[in-house]
Amino acid sequence: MSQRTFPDGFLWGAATAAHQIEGSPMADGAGPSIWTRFAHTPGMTLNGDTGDVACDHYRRWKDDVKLMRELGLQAYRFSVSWSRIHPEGTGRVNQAGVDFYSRLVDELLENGIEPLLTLYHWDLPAALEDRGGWLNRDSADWFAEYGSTMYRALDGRVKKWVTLNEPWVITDGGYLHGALAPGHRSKYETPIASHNLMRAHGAAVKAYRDIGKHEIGLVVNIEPKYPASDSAEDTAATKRAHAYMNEQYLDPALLGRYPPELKEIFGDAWPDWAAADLELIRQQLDFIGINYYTRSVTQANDSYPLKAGAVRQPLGTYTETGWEVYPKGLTDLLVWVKERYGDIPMYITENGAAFFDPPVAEGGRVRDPLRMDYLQKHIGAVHDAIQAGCDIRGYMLWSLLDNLEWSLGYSKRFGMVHVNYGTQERTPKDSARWYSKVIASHGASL
Ligand SMILES: N=[N+]=NCCCCNC(=O)[C@@H]1[C@H]2[C@H](O)[C@@H](O)[C@H](O)[C@@H](CO)[C@@H]12
Repeated sequence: MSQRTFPDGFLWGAATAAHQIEGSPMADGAGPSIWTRFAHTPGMTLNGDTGDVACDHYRRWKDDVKLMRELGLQAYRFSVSWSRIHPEGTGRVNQAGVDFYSRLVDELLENGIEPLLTLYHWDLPAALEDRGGWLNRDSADWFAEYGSTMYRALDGRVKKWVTLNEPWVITDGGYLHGALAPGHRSKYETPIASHNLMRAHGAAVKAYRDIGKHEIGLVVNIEPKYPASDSAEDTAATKRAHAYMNEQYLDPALLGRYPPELKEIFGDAWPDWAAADLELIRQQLDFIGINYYTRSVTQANDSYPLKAGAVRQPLGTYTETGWEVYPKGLTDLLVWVKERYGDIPMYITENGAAFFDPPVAEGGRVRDPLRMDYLQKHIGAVHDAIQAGCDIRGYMLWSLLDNLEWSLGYSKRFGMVHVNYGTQERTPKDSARWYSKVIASHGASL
């Protein structure tokens, strides 16, 4: 591979999320979140795993920042747990919660690491779920209030803000299929939750424009959908799947409209949304964050309500989470974003994979060649997209640490750093050492 040069200022980092790494969910005045409640509900997570301890980052944060510096990270994407800040979701501010993130940001900056802060990575305060959660139209105001608390506290030091992480997973997992908190299963609730999440995104961006002085964006998980055949059924199914995952959130956020396929998918469960709502949702953004994991070769099926699904590829390589390794899909996807939405700056805000990692060997090595291969090919795919004219400003590897993979508990390891959950010892895997060299060479050693 000829030497790849990345744009000046391209930011190399890693990503995590509060509930997946912090532990101590109720420490220092925090309130419970829907994930605290969900994980403590029998049968909701594998082995009954919870975020009560996780990677104990709430207590080990300083050593974790030291580890990030040793790895040479230039940026670190993390999320704030809303219920540490507003234990009841709105109103009273828990200063100890604000102070935790303020200290973390100061430590990152002192170590030359740029913070990218995600306001919402799935852990809604339980008190707000009790008031209807994302089904309540007031959620837009609740979220803008929480965002404003954080903007006032940190905007002088945090220069890149994200409103929501992956509204598609929040609603497809939490409201349609029930695999994620709050565990609802309703075709009728799903569009309402989606719409209110996007109204909340718009309200938080509007609030930022009054308070903040830097950049704010939205993070989506999107994946290219390729028809399994050229049949009319598979072509239509692919169009539905593409609209449902890839256009459902970017179209309202950037174009101020929903794709027409959503009415076809949800039928009588798709409300006629007010124009004023779409105006609120469509706010000027400074960037879009793309979380990429895999592609989907899509066929028509009888799945509810999408009537489309992925076809396993006989010659494909798959990760521990059953996702096909398909780097070219990332290039195709980034070019599609540019062509559909224009030259909006993009960050790869998550990319990585879970493979079966061997235990820590003598001398502290964790050999993870499959992850290194995955990362090398996907970072190469990012470069191909840059060469194709996409304005990509950075790459955040998912994830810094092995962590709590939501309902799958601790069974899947996405980290470039191994975590021994018994001792909390961190051990950089070969992929971390490799990534450090990629960063130091600004991509040239890829
Ligand atoms: N079929 N299929 N398609 C793959 C769909 C991927 C959807 N899951 C994500 O994007 C989540 C994102 C999340 O931010 C993080 O909190 C999760 O830990 C990672 C790993 O799961 C990813």
